[in-house]
Amino acid sequence: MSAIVVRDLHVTLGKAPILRGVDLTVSAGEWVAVIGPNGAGKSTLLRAIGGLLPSSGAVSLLGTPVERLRRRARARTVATVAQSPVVPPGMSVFDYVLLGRTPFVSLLGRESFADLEAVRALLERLDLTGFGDRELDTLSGGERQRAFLARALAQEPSLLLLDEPTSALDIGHQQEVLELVDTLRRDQGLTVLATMHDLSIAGGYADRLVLLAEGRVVAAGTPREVLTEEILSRFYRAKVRVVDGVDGPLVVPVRSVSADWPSGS
Ligand SMILES: Nc1ncnc2c1ncn2[C@@H]1O[C@H](COP(=O)(O)OP(=O)(O)OP(=O)(O)O)[C@@H](O)[C@H]1O
Repeated sequence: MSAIVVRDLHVTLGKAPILRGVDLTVSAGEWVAVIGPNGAGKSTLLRAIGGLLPSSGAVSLLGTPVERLRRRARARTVATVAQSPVVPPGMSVFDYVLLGRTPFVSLLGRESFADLEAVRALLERLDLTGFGDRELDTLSGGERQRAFLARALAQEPSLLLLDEPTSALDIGHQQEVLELVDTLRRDQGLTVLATMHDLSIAGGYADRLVLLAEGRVVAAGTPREVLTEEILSRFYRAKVRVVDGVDGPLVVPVRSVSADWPSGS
């Protein structure tokens, strides 16, 4: 079953066309990474798929056009972790993650014991136990990024849209967060669409990569098909070597001038 179907998606911001006819299909339980140079339209694509931006063309989530999903139903279907979410001033980490339970709380009701337990469990899984009472805006970048993911997972979504989910994380927490997302995918059939700048990591976790450039899909396929020296030099203007790694291709930047230059002069 297709979890996300995007057809001929166009988005204009200001007067500039940002997405110019994007087609994309993500199967249920699949992990697809959107890669591409700065300004290619990756974040815009995620926001449009999440129903957070006006667009033309078609986006359907689990078979329903996104514009037909009401706020509550949409929040139970899809959770988005933006690159820099708006942080409510003075809010504690626990209360922020609890916001993710809003779609489960009856309109005039209070959150249940199960909601509070779900938040505690997520804080533990994301290595944030002990941070619950801290104000969100006092956290480090990496701690905050884990809190954003915890809020999204508290929604128990079927689809998770992640915009650069590990950009602020050290290598240990990066691995922990990506493995957690992958475990949820395997155990609960979570579908993941994530923008990722680290191409080796993208290739190691995603089933498929979609390369966006200037608002269009210019390459799509398995990591081995997309992460080639030719494609990366063409669309990123980067000089790289691609070597075989344990979990997929590894993309290694190559310096144009030898690092020990001008030794011997
Ligand atoms: N409100 C806006 N008005 C005009 N242009 C905008 C607006 N918001 C974003 N843009 C432009 O849209 C383009 C795509 O932005 P987007 O954030 O989607 O790129 P991206 O691929 O996620 O980039 P990055 O890798 O740098 O995060 C950029 O050139 C950006 O400057």
